[in-house]
Amino acid sequence: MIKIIKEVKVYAPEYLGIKDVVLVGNKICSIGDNLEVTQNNAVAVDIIHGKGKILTPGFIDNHVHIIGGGGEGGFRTRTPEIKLTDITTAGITTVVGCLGTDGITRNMMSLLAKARSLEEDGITTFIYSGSYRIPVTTITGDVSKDLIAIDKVIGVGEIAISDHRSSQPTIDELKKLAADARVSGILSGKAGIVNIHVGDGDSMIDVLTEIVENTEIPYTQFIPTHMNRNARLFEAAIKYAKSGGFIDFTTSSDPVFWEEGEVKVSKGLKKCYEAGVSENNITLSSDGQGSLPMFNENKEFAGLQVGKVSSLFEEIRDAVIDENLPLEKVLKTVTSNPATLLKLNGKGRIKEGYDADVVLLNEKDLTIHTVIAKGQIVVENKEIKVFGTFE
Ligand SMILES: CC(C)C[C@H](NC(=O)C[C@H](N)C(=O)O)C(=O)O
Ligand SMILES: [Zn+2]
Ligand SMILES: [Zn+2]
Repeated sequence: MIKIIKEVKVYAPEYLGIKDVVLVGNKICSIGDNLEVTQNNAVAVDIIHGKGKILTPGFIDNHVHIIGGGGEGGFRTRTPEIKLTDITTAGITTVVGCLGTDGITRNMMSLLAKARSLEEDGITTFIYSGSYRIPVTTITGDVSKDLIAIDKVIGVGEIAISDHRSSQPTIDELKKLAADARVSGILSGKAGIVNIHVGDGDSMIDVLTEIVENTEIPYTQFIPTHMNRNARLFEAAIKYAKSGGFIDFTTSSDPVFWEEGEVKVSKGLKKCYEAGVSENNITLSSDGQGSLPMFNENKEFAGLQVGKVSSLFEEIRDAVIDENLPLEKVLKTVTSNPATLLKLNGKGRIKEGYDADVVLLNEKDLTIHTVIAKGQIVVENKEIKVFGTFE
């Protein structure tokens, strides 16, 4: 199947102008002016009119509890697994699955099976080995073997620090884990990234700064997430990023969290850019299907909400519409930045030879019009075209 998207405004994420984009099979084949693909009797040609539309890379969500998470309020608060169409209708074509607080009843084999299920349904998936705690829960029994032997494993996470729910890891445990992830990443051509869950604790990301400053492990080994969860941590995030670190903001939220000091991502992006943080050092992730628990001052459970992958693009949209930030800048946070940091080859850019993961937005209201994953139209003109097996 050949698709040609005619006269569309292309954000690759940098703005390329009004172009024709040709997709052949699951690859981006060409980007140019006045391209022609003649109808023929061998291969179907699907012409998509791009006037009034914006074409972007498919969004990458680097932190999704694809088999569900939660449980912080007991068994009845375990959150549900994700559905394929939750992901595709959000414009997301690549997800990285993870475990969270509960790495005991939730396990790596289920995480891998769900990632494979979503891949069979048409999107691209990867996973982190592990959960909040160290020692890390793995598939093979060894973090390095997971990274080297299992294609979908690209790193470890979400490893919790500065949180009453963490395993209270020592700096040595974190150093060794990052070292193992780094070396096995190098040996397998992967990022070996360490996705760090940062809680509300006072020590924030001090341990990461100490590791980077006192060992040969670089900033690129870590992606600390939830860095917008409170105002103090947000300020530390800016400082860390300006020293060369990479920071990830969680888009799932609720107005009640904003009242309690969490920084709304669209506003946080504006503050980061104003503070001189490089647009290349910020990623967004949704924490979709993860729990958003609330604890009172005695650290007692006080209710929870469920993260939504749809929040990922909603914050991008708010950043452009409400904060007047340039689309080509904020779009990097869910396309080329995670693709680069997590070494997701062929992802996150509109470039010849890259995967045919594409989103078409309505230019007038920046809503999602069409989503193409690995060359297959999964959403067309807001209508779902591909459902998960049991949807
Ligand atoms: C950033 C805040 C609001 C949410 C954050 N979510 C997780 O870490 C995932 C969750 N614990 C799970 O295992 O499902 C949190 O709990 O601190
Ligand atoms: Zn977390
Ligand atoms: Zn999470």
